[in-house]
Amino acid sequence: MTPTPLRVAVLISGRGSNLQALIAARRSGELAIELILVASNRPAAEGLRHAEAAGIPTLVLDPAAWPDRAAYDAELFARIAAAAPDLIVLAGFMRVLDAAALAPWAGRIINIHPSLLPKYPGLHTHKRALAAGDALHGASVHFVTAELDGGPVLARTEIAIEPGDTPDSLAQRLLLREHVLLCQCVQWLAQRRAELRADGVYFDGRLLAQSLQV
Ligand SMILES: Nc1nc2c(c(=O)[nH]1)N[C@@H](CN(C=O)c1ccc(C(=O)N[C@@H](CCC(=O)O)C(=O)O)cc1)CN2
Ligand SMILES: NCC(=O)N[C@@H]1O[C@H](COP(=O)([O-])[O-])[C@@H](O)[C@H]1O
Repeated sequence: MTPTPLRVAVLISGRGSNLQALIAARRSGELAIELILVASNRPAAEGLRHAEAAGIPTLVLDPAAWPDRAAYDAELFARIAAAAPDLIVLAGFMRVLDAAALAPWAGRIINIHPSLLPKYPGLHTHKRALAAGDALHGASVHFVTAELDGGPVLARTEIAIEPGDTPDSLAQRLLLREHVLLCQCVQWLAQRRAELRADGVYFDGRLLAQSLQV
């Protein structure tokens, strides 16, 4: 039986190319999802324009209007909850989220991160991989927990670091793979093939010993 389309809310802070990839995959029929909301902490986020063009409701909440991170995150997630998503996708959302706000969403919020986790959680991942002299780089989709970029990884995609690569050239080459990785992970979640349980990530009913490769 075909599962009901997954109701997906996407959180962005900037360009929104990963969001665009989800919009395109939804439009082509590749993804059986409903994009029900795009929210951003930045009013000027370019990705909001993509959402508007696709007829997706948007929400902008400027942190400057809240006294602290916990209050902001509580309001942000209360408004997201009002849209009743099945899944929240962080796609270039550039704020560390408060543990209390995240708690009710365990297993229902994922993030795409530009490194081969557990290497390089946080920011400036391309620069750090180059500085370390790594031969491989990549991106990871993980379930979001209070530990920054420390949640269980569902899948990763790898690229070779090439001679002469800069942080920008690496980011640009990786971004195309990110789009594929994120769409594949959202599809597995929409098909109800992947899920987070107390003891780890399950795929087709089996506990994953290691993350999937895309
Ligand atoms: N509690 C969690 N919050 C977030 C997670 C997570 O796994 N747990 N993933 C991140 C996404 N992310 C990397 O993938 C990330 C985003 C933002 C930051 C960060 O240091 N942000 C600064 C502000 C930076 C800026 O405004 O440019 C901050 O919030 O103080 C690190 C990693 C999303 N949140
Ligand atoms: N720590 C979070 C982080 O750095 N996320 C990264 O921000 C970019 C957003 O691009 P986009 O706005 O074009 O999707 C992507 O490369 C994503 O992996």
